[in-house]
Amino acid sequence: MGRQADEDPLSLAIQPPPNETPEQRDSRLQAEALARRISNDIDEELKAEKAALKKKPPVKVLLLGQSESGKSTTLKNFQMNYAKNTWAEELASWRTVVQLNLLRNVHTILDLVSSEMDGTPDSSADSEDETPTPSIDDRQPPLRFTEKHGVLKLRLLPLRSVQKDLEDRLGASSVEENSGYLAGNGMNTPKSKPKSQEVFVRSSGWKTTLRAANGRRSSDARHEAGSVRRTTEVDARRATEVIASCGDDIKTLWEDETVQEMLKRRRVRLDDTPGFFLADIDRIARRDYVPSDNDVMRARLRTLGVQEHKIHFQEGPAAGMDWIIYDVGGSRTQRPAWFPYFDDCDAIIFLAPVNCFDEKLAEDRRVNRLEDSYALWKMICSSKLLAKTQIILFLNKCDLLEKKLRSGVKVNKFVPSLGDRKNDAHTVTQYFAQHFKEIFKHCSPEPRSFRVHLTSVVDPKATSLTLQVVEENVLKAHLRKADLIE
Ligand SMILES: Nc1nc2c(ncn2[C@@H]2O[C@H](COP(=O)(O)OP(=O)(O)OP(=O)(O)O)[C@@H](O)[C@H]2O)c(=O)[nH]1
Ligand SMILES: [Mg+2]
Repeated sequence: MGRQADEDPLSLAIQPPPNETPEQRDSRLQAEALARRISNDIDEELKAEKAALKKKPPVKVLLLGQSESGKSTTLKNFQMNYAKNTWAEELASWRTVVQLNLLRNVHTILDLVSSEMDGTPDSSADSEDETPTPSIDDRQPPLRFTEKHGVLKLRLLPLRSVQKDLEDRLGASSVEENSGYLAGNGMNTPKSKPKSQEVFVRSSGWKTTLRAANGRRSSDARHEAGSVRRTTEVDARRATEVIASCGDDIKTLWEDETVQEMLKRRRVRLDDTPGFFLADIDRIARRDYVPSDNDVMRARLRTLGVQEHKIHFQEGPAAGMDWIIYDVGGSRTQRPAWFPYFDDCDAIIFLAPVNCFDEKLAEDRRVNRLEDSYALWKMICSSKLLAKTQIILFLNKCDLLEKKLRSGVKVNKFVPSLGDRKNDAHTVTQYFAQHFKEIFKHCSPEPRSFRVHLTSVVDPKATSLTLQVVEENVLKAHLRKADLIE
């Protein structure tokens, strides 16, 4: 044993020299005592810092804006950038949402095909919709739906019950509301339009539901949880299996010339709608499909109520801090639930989609979506409760604005005050930003800085850079509020 200790390189290195004088021994002992004191001091400092961090109240951020403005997608960007482990763990849970979105696309088409085959007229003269629609050439030859389409409809029939299963698994019975995504934008809906174009599911706890009820104590509860889990897994496998077996037919339906012509004539721009996945059918209709980051960004699941998400920042200026991000439902019926959260939040990220100047609210077809965003912004800016809160504006969906303008839509038809200004994305976003700024300056109870970002939050790379700026600004506001600086 003794020999082994003697040969240990560390023991050898710290051993006093063999011929040490008494003076040398004293000064060595003093140096060692000093080193120990410094080390203890550092330990104490680290402990104190850790305790201080623990005591620091979390940074609270509220995501606000109308429905489909991109709040939940912004939250996903926060999670992807700052809670990487959780993000990776949860990727698979999003499969159900992507599958549901895909089936929603399929059933939108099948319902339109059915109404064409039944001879239901096109509803371009929908009196509710004030949106000017380009005239349809009545001399166009009739659409030729054949037996092939009838067969496709039959073969895709099992997808109806799969959609129902997916809705059930996502946590609640679907809440039906008239969606704007076919209705706005100059697009026509069939007279016999399906009851629910968009499926609304209660997003609270759906990931947990999908993972099934774990951790309950009584044996009955465990048994029940076990059987829920088994049912969930069986349902999930069945959905994936049926979608995989229908993949080729779904593709045939989507690529069919008559279907494409029908969508064009009805001005249904399905590929610009939230949760469009038909173009990815080869990838999604696979038994081993796992959503990519990009799929999750594009997946659409409406938020109901107020969802609280805690993120522990591990790097960057906010390292060591907890942020609580509140993601809220944006439709009109959801908005009263926002107010209790105004009290002690550090910052608000307000999302206004800039592509929707020609669209109507899904929940009230008399209201233009851009006008609704202005009104909501005005209400937030004038709130006395929020007088000291930092408000950051995301003018979102810039990618869709560009696309819409490129397709020839004239903004001044819908926003006459734009006048003769250029009809390009830069000019239009600057014009909208100026309007938001004027409301902000005019309505804020106290002077504060106007911060605006032009965003397309489905683009994680660009959004990551925006979030870095947001992180620094929110942190400053938080520290200022906590009286730690200034
Ligand atoms: N192309 C594009 N799509 C976007 C953008 N932002 C959001 N989306 C999509 O729009 C849809 C709606 O976005 P959400 O983040 O769910 O909207 P929300 O504000 O949370 O809506 P509610 O929960 O109903 O209040 C999703 O399918 C997103 O992928 C964007 O900048 N560009
Ligand atoms: Mg949401």
